[in-house]
Amino acid sequence: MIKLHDLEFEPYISEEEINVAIDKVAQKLNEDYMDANPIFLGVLNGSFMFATEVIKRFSGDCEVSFVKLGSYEGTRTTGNVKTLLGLNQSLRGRKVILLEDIVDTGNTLEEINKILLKEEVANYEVATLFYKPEAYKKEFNIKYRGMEIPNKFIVGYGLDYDGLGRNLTQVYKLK
Ligand SMILES: O=P(O)(O)OC[C@H]1O[C@H](OP(=O)(O)OP(=O)(O)O)[C@H](O)[C@@H]1O
Ligand SMILES: Nc1nc2[nH]cnc2c(=O)[nH]1
Repeated sequence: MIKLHDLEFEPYISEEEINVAIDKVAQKLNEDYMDANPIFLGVLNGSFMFATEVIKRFSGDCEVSFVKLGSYEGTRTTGNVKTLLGLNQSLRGRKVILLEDIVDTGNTLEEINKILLKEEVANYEVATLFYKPEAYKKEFNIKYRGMEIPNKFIVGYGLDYDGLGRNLTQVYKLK
C-alpha cells in the first residue's frame, strides 16, 4: 500500500501486465504504420511513460510531438479541458497517432479532436494504455487499447493524484 497526499492506494496492475499491453499496442502500430511516417502526438503530462515505450518499439520512420491538456483536480474531472501547451508544428496532411495514458470520460479526446480537425490532418487514430468503457461518454473510435479497466481512479505509470505518483512503475487504485 502507498499513501499520496491524504489518500491510500493499493497495487492494481503490475509492470509486467503493463508491458504486455504496450507490446500489443506497439505490434499493431508497427503493422499498420510501418511505411506511413506517422506523427506520434503525446498528450502531456500523463502520457509521457506510455509514449516513450510505444515510440521506442516503433521500427519505421516517425516524428514525435506533444500537446499538454488538463482537466483533473484531485480524483475528478472538472469537465473543463484546458489546452496548456498547443501544437508547435503543422500537422496538415499527416497521419497522426494520438498517445494517451488513459481515456476516461472522453472529454480530453473531444478537445483534441477539435484541434486535429482544425489542423486538417490526413487522419488520426487514438492509442491509449488504459480505457474505462463504463466512464466513456463519447463516440470517437479508440482503435488501439492497451487494457480496459473498471471505473476506478488509478495512479502510477504517468498518472497522478494532485501531482504525485507519476513516477510509479506499476499502477495503484484508490483503496
Ligand atoms: O477522458 P478524460 O476524462 O478526459 O480523462 C483522460 C485525461 O485525463 C488525464 O489528464 P489530466 O487532465 O489529469 O492531465 P495530466 O495528464 O496532466 O495529469 C489523462 O492524461 C488524460 O489526458
Ligand atoms: N490519475 C488519474 N487521472 C485520470 N484521468 C482520467 N482518469 C484518471 C484516473 O483514473 N487516474
